[in-house]
Amino acid sequence: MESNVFLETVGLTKKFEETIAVNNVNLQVKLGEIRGLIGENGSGKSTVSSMICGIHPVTNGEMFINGEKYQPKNPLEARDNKISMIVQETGTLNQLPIVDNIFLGDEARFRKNGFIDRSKMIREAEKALELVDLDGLDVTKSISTLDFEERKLVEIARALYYNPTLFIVDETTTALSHEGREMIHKIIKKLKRENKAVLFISHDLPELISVCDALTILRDGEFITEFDKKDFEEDRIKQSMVGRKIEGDFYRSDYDGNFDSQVVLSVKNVSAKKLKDITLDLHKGEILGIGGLSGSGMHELGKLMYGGLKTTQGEVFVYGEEKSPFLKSSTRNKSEKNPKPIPLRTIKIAIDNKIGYVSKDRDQETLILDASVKDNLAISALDKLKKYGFILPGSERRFAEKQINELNIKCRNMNQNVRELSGGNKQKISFGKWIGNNSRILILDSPTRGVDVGVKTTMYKLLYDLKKQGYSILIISEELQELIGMSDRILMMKEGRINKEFARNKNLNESTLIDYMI
Ligand SMILES: Nc1ncnc2c1ncn2[C@@H]1O[C@H](COP(=O)(O)OP(=O)(O)OP(=O)(O)O)[C@@H](O)[C@H]1O
Repeated sequence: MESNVFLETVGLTKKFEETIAVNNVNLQVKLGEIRGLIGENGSGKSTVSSMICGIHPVTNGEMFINGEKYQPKNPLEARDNKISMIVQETGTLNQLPIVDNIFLGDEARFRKNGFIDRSKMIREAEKALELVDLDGLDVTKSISTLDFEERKLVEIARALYYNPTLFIVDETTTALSHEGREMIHKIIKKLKRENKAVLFISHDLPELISVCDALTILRDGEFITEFDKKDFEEDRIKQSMVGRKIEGDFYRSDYDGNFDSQVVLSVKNVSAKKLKDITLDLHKGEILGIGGLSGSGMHELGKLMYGGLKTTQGEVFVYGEEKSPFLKSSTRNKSEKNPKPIPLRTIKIAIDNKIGYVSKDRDQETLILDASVKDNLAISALDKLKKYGFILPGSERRFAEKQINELNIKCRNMNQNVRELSGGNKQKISFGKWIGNNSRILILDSPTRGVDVGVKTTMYKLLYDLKKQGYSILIISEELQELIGMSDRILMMKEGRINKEFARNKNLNESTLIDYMI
């Protein structure tokens, strides 16, 4: 073994009942190296890192640290061996204060004369947060007062506080905004300079290519190949990831940016949490992109347009369909020329008016983790699947089957619990549940977060098809390329306000948009 190898796995294997998630993987992570781990959704990346971090026991194979056998029983043991990880989903506990989230399981370090020295714990928590520029937070407040990105930053702070020799980042950057991403890149480059090791999991290939020194490719749980920086070539990497050539357009290729003049959802002079005097219209057949920094209010805007945020000023209106128990919704839609505005004040009103919402925080706000794939997919389509008041099991199954095939959702079968799926496959479900269920307005917050390149292409195509069928789609995204590639119009937000509007345009580029968000 080379002397600068910090962690080595030999024949690493993990089985979850009949699923072989990781099969015979040999991997080395060296000191002073940023190693990327890449593969399609469900290819085993998180499972490999979870075994390294003591979250899952190894089924077969061995791990070594500095050449010595390493068998962590839990994440605390991994941390004692100088390994820290940021997990893909929220790794914090909502009911606890920030400070307790940071030192969970390690309170003993603050014990003095049999008591926990709470003020020291608070001071140390504040110090940890300075590592991620989260100064000035009241760490005694519940972590649930923080937004998704801030909670991610707390996790990063917690990992860094323990001064890891191996820092594992599992698909975190796509959960962060532009500035959050830059911070994490800075952090891992600094660790490299300090001769530490980094294992970096991401679906953003350009990001991996720019940040990593080497890449390991997994497919269906198996090691496929590795690349050194000098051999990085996007197409070759993609090909070895999916086992076939990926070609074709990622985004839609037209530039006309046309949509119907009919307004379906309208925000009038609304102020609410983080939002100041917002006015906008969403039209029939429009893809409206919303961009900005994470604190700009764009995620709150998504919640607002789904009836999930209380306003302090102004009103949101959805232009509904005339309610008639005798007409099918499609017939109502056509017969209704001038739909009436309905104040959109609750999520129930949003659902009744066929608005679908994918939250950025999918595990807590969009999915029911302990329910099956089928139930999660079908829950928003129950209306459509009902006849004479009963849900038809056959149509429920066919509905789920269609989404599973279309989005290539990797699961054992449709009765498997969603909790057991890989992150990207969960994301496909939170997206799929709104497709084909008769929603006419889709509010999608970071819809392609954590999904692999092949599925992204499918999702973009689906969204474009839906637009052409007259769906109205709001895409909130940290990925500016995605906004440029898909939107008919883009609104850039800054400090709670809409700062600039762009029409679809061939010459639009990221740096133009960035100028209006910072
Ligand atoms: N707790 C579990 N129980 C059963 N199966 C699981 C469990 N965790 C993961 N799996 C399965 O193991 C396989 C690998 O999943 P893993 O999360 O490692 O993939 P991944 O490469 O990280 O995917 P993604 O890019 O979507 O995050 C998947 O088929 C997944 O459903």
